[in-house]
Amino acid sequence: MTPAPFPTGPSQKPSPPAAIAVEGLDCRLGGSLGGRTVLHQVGFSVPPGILLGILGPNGSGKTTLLRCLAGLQAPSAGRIRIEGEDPRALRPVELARRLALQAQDSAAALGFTVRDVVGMGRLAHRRSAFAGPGPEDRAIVEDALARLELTALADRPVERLSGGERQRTMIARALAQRPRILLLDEPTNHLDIHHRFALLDLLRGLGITVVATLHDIDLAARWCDRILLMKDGRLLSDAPPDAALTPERLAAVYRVAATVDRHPGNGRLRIDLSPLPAT
Ligand SMILES: Nc1ncnc2c1ncn2[C@@H]1O[C@H](COP(=O)(O)OP(=O)(O)OP(=O)(O)O)[C@@H](O)[C@H]1O
Repeated sequence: MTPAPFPTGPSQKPSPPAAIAVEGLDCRLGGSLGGRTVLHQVGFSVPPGILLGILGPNGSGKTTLLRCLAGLQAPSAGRIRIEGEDPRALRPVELARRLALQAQDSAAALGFTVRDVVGMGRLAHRRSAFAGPGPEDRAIVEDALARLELTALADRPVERLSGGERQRTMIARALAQRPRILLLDEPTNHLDIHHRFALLDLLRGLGITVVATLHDIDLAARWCDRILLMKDGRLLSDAPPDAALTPERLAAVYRVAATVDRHPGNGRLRIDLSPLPAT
């Protein structure tokens, strides 16, 4: 007799593991002498496939948080898991196959062309340190160049690029790495409005987990699935844009007066910001 199958239903399905899980994270920078704690008890969890924005004023800890997620900075307390693993316990090549970081104003390798630099994103996927790029590597590099509208610039040395072109090159390199998690530190820096929109459209369409620090509140409201709002190294809110970007929160975090409503036609959040009146 065939045994009855175990009942299965939505309640029986295990929920997918978080792409990123952070608990009780403290981070101290600057060494033991004169150092200071710049992240305090930060905790959040990111399901796979969403676009998460990290917003907050200068110095609020956004870059430090990304560096901790990327395993570049050791937490002084708490726990970080990338697909269930401690990023600092993984071999660098194993971490690089899961996660790519585009750092703020990453130094592009001078003397190399745009195509060379984007090709560096493939290094973690090589079978050995001596293997050259294969046809798949080349196809992935050309795809990343095309997605960032860099094909026409592919043979140009990076030192002869504009700031925005260099920024797009570093993002293309991170994409060529084909990570499952992409960490981007102010990716819209230097980009004109067309390339800002194109980049955020691209990021949303990738279907991977993307975490991006952003200073543009409108862009964050329009494209992010969820927003972490940070101030003074603390996480003040972790919510979808309409719940995160309230006038009260924006006043508390950025010291600005905000009116927030929805466009009557397309329903998108509209945020109008001005300085707080002098008291
Ligand atoms: N090596 C360091 N030693 C001590 N403090 C540091 C060090 N690096 C950064 N900090 C401080 O840590 C705090 C957080 O910096 P972080 O770069 O994470 O902020 P941020 O939110 O990314 O800022 P921004 O929007 O200006 O890029 C800041 O007060 C900064 O001055």
